[in-house]
Amino acid sequence: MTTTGEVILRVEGLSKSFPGRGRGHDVLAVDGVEFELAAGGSLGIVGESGSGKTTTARMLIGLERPTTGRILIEGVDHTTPARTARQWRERGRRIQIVFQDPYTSLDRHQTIGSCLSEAVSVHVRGRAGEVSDRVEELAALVGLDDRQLRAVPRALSGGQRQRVAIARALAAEPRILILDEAVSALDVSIQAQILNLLADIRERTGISYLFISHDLAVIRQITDDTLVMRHGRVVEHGPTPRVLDEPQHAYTRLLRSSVPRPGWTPESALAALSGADPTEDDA
Ligand SMILES: Nc1ncnc2c1ncn2[C@@H]1O[C@H](COP(=O)(O)OP(=O)(O)OP(=O)(O)O)[C@@H](O)[C@H]1O
Repeated sequence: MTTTGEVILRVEGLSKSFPGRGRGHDVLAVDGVEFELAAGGSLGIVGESGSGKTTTARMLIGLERPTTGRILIEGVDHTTPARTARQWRERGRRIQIVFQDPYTSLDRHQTIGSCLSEAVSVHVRGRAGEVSDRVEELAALVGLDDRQLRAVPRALSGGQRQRVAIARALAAEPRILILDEAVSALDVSIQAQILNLLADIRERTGISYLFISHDLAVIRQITDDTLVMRHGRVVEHGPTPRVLDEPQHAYTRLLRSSVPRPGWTPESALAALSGADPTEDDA
């Protein structure tokens, strides 16, 4: 995928701390994160559970207010969550998110077609015909047929529901789509279909992806660049093949060696760490 060189998202010194429970210390979930996402690019964020990936995503989408730092989308400051419906819509036209399990966010009584019409209507203020044309376009883009548009969520498979979630996010024609463990719950073959679909959509629309995953094989397939987070900080950042094949940081080597591959043994994972201290915080 070629990019234009335009930076669509710039994150500067982003931090988020949550108050500790009772008399506990505050939790510094995200600590000084900085990165850029190129228009049409795809950036992966990897890291173990609790490393701050989702909190970063929630700040970008405006569900969480950063403690410090700045979020610039298309050069516009989006550090503070939207306050009005208009601001929310405007932000939605720039950035959308797809989570791991869309089932919980879909109305179980609403047909898929009506759910997509609703999402389109927020952004297309035109004739009813325009809305239904756009719903058809979106359904075609993600591979949903008429029967599925007439169905309610429980009648669909996990992969089909994830197509619905992607179509709903694309209704706003955002420049950036965040995918937070969006294929993690799917069978490998369905996962491959969704990844191909996402690659195809990026090719056709020039959308940019921020792809959060703990699965390095998925990251390799769908991203150009990868950043590795640990304890809220970025410990490594670079082109995906370099980060995955020649990791500079001991923690990235640890993540890599935790992925069972042909010939993998617990001993080989430990050997990968020999001479390296995964507790170091900077490469
Ligand atoms: N609302 C909150 N209040 C208090 N602590 C929080 C809150 N949200 C997240 N945290 C803490 O912030 C840290 C980072 O969590 P986050 O969910 O961002 O990590 P993650 O890398 O996305 O993990 P996972 O892969 O398990 O989703 C964790 O220690 C978590 O417990």
